[in-house]
Amino acid sequence: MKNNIKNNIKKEKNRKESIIEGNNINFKYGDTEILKNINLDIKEGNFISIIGPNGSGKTTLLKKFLKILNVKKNEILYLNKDLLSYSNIEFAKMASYVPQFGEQNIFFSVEDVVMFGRNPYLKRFQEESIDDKKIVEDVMKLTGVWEFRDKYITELSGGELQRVIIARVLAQESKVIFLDEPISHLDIHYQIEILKILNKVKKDKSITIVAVLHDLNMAIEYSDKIVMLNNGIVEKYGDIDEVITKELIKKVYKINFEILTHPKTGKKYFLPDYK
Ligand SMILES: Nc1ncnc2c1ncn2[C@@H]1O[C@H](COP(=O)(O)OP(=O)(O)OP(=O)(O)O)[C@@H](O)[C@H]1O
Repeated sequence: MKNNIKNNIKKEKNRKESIIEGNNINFKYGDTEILKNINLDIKEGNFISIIGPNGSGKTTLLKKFLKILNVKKNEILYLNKDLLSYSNIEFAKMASYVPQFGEQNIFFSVEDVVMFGRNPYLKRFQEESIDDKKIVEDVMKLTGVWEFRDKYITELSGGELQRVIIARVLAQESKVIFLDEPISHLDIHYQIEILKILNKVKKDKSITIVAVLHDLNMAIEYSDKIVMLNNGIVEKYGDIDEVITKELIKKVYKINFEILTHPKTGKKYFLPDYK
């Protein structure tokens, strides 16, 4: 009896709220249909990876979620509220974005760029507070960019710039962080480091992470759920075991490969044949 109650409490805690709801998301560039009737329910505090071949619509989907591309009424809801009814400031506290190709603004130092993450919390012309500065310093140390703080961002390598942009979204403290191939410019050390940091903010602060990842092994390691896009439709959305299957990977990526078990983590490990 006691165990039953305990289990029910545990189940209740695990029943997470829906933070993003996509209802029949569609998108066309000209006459070409890019996204076709996409329905997705993303729970708060989950790490969601979006995988799929080049051109399958991953970036387009992120841009819909971020209102960078036109959305229709009630096509996308955040916390049960239509995305279109959020003010810009409210939305900046809800969602932040690390784009595929980081911006380069020659007039700003690294520290300035990370400080931009605090803009939604500042009134017009208001100076940053000690708290804002502390948050910026902490996220810069976390992402390993504190030592570059006085450099201009044009003076950074691609991977260093990527980490600065990630520091900026962490400073923004939004409920959802969208990232488009966030580790593509990073060496293996920082690939793991950045995904570990994202995983930690997910766990500690219940932040929802939605990341486009090409590396299936990284997706397996860090995701709670995976969205597999193929030609503008959701081929599969679910737990790792449901999505990373021989049948689906072969169908979508058209390659030969093995799925092994990682000797240390016990998780699935994806190994292409390279032929
Ligand atoms: N501005 C645009 N105008 C017209 N077509 C576009 C535009 N941007 C993207 N597309 C097309 O939309 C489709 C989906 O592109 P998208 O960038 O969403 O794919 P993706 O899955 O993110 O690809 P990748 O893995 O290569 O980054 C592609 O066929 C692409 O050519």
